[in-house]
Amino acid sequence: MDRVGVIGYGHMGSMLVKGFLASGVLAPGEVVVASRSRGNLDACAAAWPGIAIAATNADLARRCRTIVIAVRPQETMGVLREIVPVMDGSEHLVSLAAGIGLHDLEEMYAGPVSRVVPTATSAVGEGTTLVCHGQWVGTDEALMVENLFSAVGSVMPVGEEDLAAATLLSSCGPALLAAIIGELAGAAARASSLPPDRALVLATDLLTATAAYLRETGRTPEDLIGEVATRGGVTEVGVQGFRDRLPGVFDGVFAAMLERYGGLRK
Ligand SMILES: NC(=O)c1ccc[n+]([C@@H]2O[C@H](COP(=O)([O-])OP(=O)(O)OC[C@H]3O[C@@H](n4cnc5c(N)ncnc54)[C@H](OP(=O)(O)O)[C@@H]3O)[C@@H](O)[C@H]2O)c1
Ligand code: PRO
Repeated sequence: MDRVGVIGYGHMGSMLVKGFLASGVLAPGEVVVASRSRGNLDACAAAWPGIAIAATNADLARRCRTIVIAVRPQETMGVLREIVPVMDGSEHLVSLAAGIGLHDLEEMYAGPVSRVVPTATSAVGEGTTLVCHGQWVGTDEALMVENLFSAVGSVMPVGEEDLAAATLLSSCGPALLAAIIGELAGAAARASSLPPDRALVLATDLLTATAAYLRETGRTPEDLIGEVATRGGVTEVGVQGFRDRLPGVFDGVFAAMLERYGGLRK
């Protein structure tokens, strides 16, 4: 395989390098990394003997056929300004930047461009990576990128018009669910003498068990509610409380996140 470059060795960049190498989809000699701080690059070189560290982003771009940009959205255009002048238009640019559209990316680089949205849970091979290919991406290039990212979970192609909402769900989602687990555990601890850490174990187990149940049985959330909520029992009070309050809370949260998403470029 031609070399794959990763620019930005932060949360996503380091997680992806680990996923690509640990899964065997890439060998260390097929990966080049560039990042801003020396400390991150030293940690990368120490963790992955044989990996190449580029002196600059442009140096990386000269050496790679696929270039994954894993810097923050606010830093993405600056990185593009550094690398595009040394690219010949055949390299496949893969942007992780939330909120930066294909149009903006293709205006900067007149070659194959894809937007890819992994998730923090990709670190354990779970969760969905969203992919959205630009107009100049050929079938082989699309398959190559989808195969690469399938090393860290499942891959779902999504139209760009739906990418924002899908990102909030699948990629911001782990943080949203983590916040909900924390609240559930906190409520149980406040209403009892259960230590918070034990309540958190129960809440975390609840989440994985519920996901496994829905996935393995194919039942819908509504089916499961019907199975759990004994008529006249306690669950129906809780479910009704959520139904009364949560749609407004969730719609408000999504609207606020979409507003931030739309302004991330700045
Ligand atoms: N976190 C998520 O769950 C997630 C999920 C999907 C998509 N994304 C997207 O992935 C991207 C990265 O997010 P993140 O959470 O990984 O951010 P992060 O932890 O802040 O990592 C960004 C990295 O970019 C490096 N960097 C900044 N400017 C650079 C430059 N000019 N040249 C080279 N490297 C540079 C920084 O390097 P140093 O630390 O070395 O200074 C930093 O480590 C964002 O665009 C985000 O929207 C994130
Ligand atoms: N993390 C990035 C953010 O919070 C994008 C999806 C998940 O902006």
